[in-house]
Amino acid sequence: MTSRTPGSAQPAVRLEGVVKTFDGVRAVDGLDLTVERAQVVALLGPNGAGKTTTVEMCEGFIRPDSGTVRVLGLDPVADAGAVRARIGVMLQGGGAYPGSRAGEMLDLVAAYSADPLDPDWLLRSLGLEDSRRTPYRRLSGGQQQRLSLACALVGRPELVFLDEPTAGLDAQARLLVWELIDALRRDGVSVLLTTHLMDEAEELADRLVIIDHGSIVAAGTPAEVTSRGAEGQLRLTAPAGLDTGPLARTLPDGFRVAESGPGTYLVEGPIDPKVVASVASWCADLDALISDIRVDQRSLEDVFLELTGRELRG
Ligand SMILES: Nc1ncnc2c1ncn2[C@@H]1O[C@H](COP(=O)(O)OP(=O)(O)OP(=O)(O)O)[C@@H](O)[C@H]1O
Repeated sequence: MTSRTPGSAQPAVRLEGVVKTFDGVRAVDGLDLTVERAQVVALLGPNGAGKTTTVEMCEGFIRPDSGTVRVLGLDPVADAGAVRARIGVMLQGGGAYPGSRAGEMLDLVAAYSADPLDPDWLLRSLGLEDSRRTPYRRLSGGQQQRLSLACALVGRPELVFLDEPTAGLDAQARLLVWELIDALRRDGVSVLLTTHLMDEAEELADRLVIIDHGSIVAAGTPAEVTSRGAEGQLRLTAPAGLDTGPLARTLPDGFRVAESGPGTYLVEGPIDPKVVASVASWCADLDALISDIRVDQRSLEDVFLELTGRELRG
């Protein structure tokens, strides 16, 4: 793939002080958000946090009450025609004729573009090459979803909005979609995606933006977001119910050890290599296998739970 307008000075998306109220409820409450060119930004938040409203304002479907929304430097409502020709929007199952074949649908969308991607390449990349002649209604849910992603991309957009692009896909199909999103970024395409999947956000996103009640509660690279506030902590995943007493007695005074949740252990204090070795030998003595160990870093799930009080999945 090659990008059409490389090196544009304008960010892909810029929101400044954006407010949107529905029936007295502030769905989006003074949001500032930037997606740079060739950047993948994941918008995370619990149900009702304002993700869809934010994305729909970027797509020009909803007008903000106040603040500024700019997409590729343009106003997505006032300049709707110009913006829509340059963005890709993945619609969940909408707009399909049930009898039309997958390949025909993609060819039709491609025909609207001056410089489309090769539909056959796109179908192959998404594992849909054998579904070209299959009527839309006979595709599985996962295949329909991948076709809708293909339709969003075939026009060679500069910016793509993906609403939970891999929800409901099996592991293999999810990997294909991740590879394609990675290829888009390498090609200079910007992506704003929403997801409830922690591994997807960590794997794909250059930046994470966590929102709750319509405003940002954390933002940064995945490493920044997970390390903030986690200094002096070692988190360990191992079988539940291990006796932490022996470890506590091994560590110097001032350290705290606790099982913070079933199978999740938290060691607090100045973590150095000797502490890590003590933790490993404590588990070895108990014949317990460590499945994950993180120093000065929380999992994204932990961060999310602490910030929003809710689980990441919807
Ligand atoms: N058209 C509308 N009319 C009235 N209220 C709305 C409308 N759209 C959204 N809301 C409200 O605005 C808030 C934010 O909703 P939004 O759909 O943007 O959240 P979300 O983060 O996308 O949630 P989800 O993860 O469930 O999709 C919610 O309180 C929702 O009920």
